[in-house]
Amino acid sequence: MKINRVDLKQVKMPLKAPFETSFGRLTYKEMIIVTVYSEGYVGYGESVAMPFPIYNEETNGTVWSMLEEFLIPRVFETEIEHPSEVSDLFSFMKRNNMAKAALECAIWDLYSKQKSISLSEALGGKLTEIEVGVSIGIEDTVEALLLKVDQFLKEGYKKIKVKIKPGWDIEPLRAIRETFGYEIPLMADANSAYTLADIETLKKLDEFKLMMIEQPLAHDDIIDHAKLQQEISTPVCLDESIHSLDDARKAIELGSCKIINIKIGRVGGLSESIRIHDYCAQNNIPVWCGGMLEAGIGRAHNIAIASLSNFTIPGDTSASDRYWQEDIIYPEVTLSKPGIVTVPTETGIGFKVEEKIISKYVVKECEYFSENYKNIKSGTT
Ligand SMILES: O=C(O)CCC(=O)c1ccccc1C(=O)O
Ligand SMILES: [Mg+2]
Repeated sequence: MKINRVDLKQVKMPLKAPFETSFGRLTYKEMIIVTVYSEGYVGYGESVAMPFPIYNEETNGTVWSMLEEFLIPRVFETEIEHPSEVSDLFSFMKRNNMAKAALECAIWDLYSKQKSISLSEALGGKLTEIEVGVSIGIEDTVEALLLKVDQFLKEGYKKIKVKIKPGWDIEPLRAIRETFGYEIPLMADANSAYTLADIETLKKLDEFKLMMIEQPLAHDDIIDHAKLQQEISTPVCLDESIHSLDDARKAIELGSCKIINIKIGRVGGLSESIRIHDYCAQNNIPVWCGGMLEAGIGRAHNIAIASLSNFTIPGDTSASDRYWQEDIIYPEVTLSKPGIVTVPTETGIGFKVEEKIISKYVVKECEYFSENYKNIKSGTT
């Protein structure tokens, strides 16, 4: 396929309720929607970067400029046989994984539509239904947290993840266990808020029998996490530290984690996600699909990747109404049964993109044509 046009739209969507993590509080999410065109087909991707460089180094600004200046031109000048080639096309450019993933995901969607198969099938997905959980931010009070846990348990979510940070850890986790018991599937995500100096607190968390603790230590660390895993019985799960198959291999070899959270954006796309998934499957490391407060397009890609068979732990791919008054896809993502999302069988991402709703939230947009890029290139070389 030859991509001859790419549209970028930055949308700003208000969250239903503020979402607070150890790195800050979000009241809205901004994302860049990437639309690719080839031979009458259209594919969609969504950048998952945060509005500020607080989860990782990327932002909507860096994603936009990477796409415009480097990634879109690279795609325009290449005849692509299969979307698995796109990550190789980008690999000489360092990092900027969320920018790469947004365009790569759009090309996977387009390819699946051309082949008249679902994205899940194109990726080698086997599951027809996926189990999903919910990620609850830091709340103002323990009472407010307990109300949310109660609500989401009633909705049937299969995993409750709570954000923790120093000073908001033992008390909220104890309150949840005392109120809802030890049977509910519970985990904590620290988003890098601790260091090894906090080891006594982290050891105390063992008493809550958590499914795992996600990224307790620095965002770029695998050494201290290995030391920590030696000292605690709660399995460590890595999120921020894993950007590639090689990172996953090193973390597993070192014993830095027993579980990996795969986020398509963080690892640079669907092809790298598959590689990490396969490697983890061979090494008996369960994986699950993380979330970045995606709108519908990013959520659809998450559902498709989570249909691969080693995604054995419920992911953060909750229903649309957990985040948005209205989502940008039709139908919205819903729970088909308590805690279950059905993997679409329609072609591509399997949801219709609601351009009308997108247009309500657009703050910036631009169309790029391969013809013009050719002119620019020949004019400058
Ligand atoms: O519901 C979701 O999309 C997951 C929310 C979440 O935990 C999160 C949201 C934004 C940035 C990082 C994270 C994370 O998993 O660490
Ligand atoms: Mg996380």
